[in-house]
Amino acid sequence: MHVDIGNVLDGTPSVSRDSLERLDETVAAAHERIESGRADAEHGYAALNLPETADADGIRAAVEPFGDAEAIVTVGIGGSALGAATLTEALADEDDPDAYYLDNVDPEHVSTLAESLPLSETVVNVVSRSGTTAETLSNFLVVRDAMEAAGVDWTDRTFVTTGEEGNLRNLAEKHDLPALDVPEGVPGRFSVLSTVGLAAAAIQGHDLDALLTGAAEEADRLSGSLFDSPAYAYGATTYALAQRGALTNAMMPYAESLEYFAEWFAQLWAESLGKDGLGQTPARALGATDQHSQLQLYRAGPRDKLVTLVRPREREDREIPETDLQGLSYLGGSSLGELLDAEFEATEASLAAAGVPNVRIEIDRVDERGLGELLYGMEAACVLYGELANVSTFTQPAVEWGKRAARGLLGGGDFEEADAVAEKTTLVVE
Ligand SMILES: O=P(O)(O)OC[C@H]1O[C@H](O)[C@H](O)[C@@H](O)[C@@H]1O
Repeated sequence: MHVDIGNVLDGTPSVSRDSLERLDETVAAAHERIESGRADAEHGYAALNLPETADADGIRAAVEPFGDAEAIVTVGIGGSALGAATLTEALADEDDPDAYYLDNVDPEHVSTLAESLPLSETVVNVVSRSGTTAETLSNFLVVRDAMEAAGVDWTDRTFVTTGEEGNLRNLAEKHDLPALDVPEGVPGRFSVLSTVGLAAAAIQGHDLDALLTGAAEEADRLSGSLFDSPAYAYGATTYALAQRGALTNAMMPYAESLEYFAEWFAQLWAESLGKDGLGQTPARALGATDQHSQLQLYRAGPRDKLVTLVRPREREDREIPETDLQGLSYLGGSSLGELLDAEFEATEASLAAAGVPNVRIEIDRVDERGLGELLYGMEAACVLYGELANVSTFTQPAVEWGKRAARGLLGGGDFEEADAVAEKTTLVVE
């Protein structure tokens, strides 16, 4: 992963080279804390060990019985869906089984999917670290019911990925379902390089070893200086910019295949860093499409943003046909890839010219190795940012509050958070 932070040195807000050098002493201390967390496999820090600890052979063996599937449905939410979705969306080619994600309980969407799937050729991967998440378990019950109604033995078509205990673990034991373990100490949003993210990619036949190699290479680049580590350069720069008022981070990959990556990044950044009145709001964008929609605001709106531009250095290309249409002949003979690169560089320059800080992140290609580098790099950047901001990176108490309130409303227990719903202030205008 290549990170260019040159366009944060000037602008509003900005971070000077001197400030970064001063911050580097804190980065060194934070790096030591991260390394000791990794050495002791502490909760959260253990995720940064996944390039060494993930068991690619075990994952391949567990999904081997499903190698002939026409479709994979991952039933999960948040970190139990976004990592897998990022990988399968980025790596899919046309011969792969189709990958679907049930990460919402919108009844219309769930029904449409359940009715359109070739259920007897579908493998269902139910993923929940806690094994208790209401949305995931409800969606699973609906899919199971659809399979039963279609005369499909759901126990032959289902495997689970979960923690040591919980409803899902009990279900797997009761029905003797194949089960993959969510590793200890790895929060959902940091689990893409574990069983949680890798199983769907394995069913699609992607190269798990190359993914983990890319991640291991990025791990090897972590060091006590932000100037030697691309991941830390990103984490330290985004932290310093947030301190200076860049409270929004627009993640803008220039590749359709990385659209889900921006979704995954949004959870990582928001849930990990949004605490104690601090944090940086992730905005999801896609280049070049959002140049024609959001860029106006990024360039000319409030000076509270940074833009992260991501692209592969190489990609499959397609020529733009020659044309004699008036005014368009300059396009003919060049390619869509050249156009996209020109758009990337023009946007970067346009932001810089307006004094909007932006960071360039490049990987060599959108392949397993490049994704391993990018995903691991963003995770390490996030952990470093959390250390610098002194927040509890690996918890999400605000999310848990809402989960308890919803559960209380549905009669799933006596949760005082549910009382707040009845206390809502109303001011209706009709
Ligand atoms: O894997 P699960 O236990 O089902 O959790 C799924 C998701 O639930 C919550 O919303 C958490 O905030 C997320 O971090 C987590 O990824």
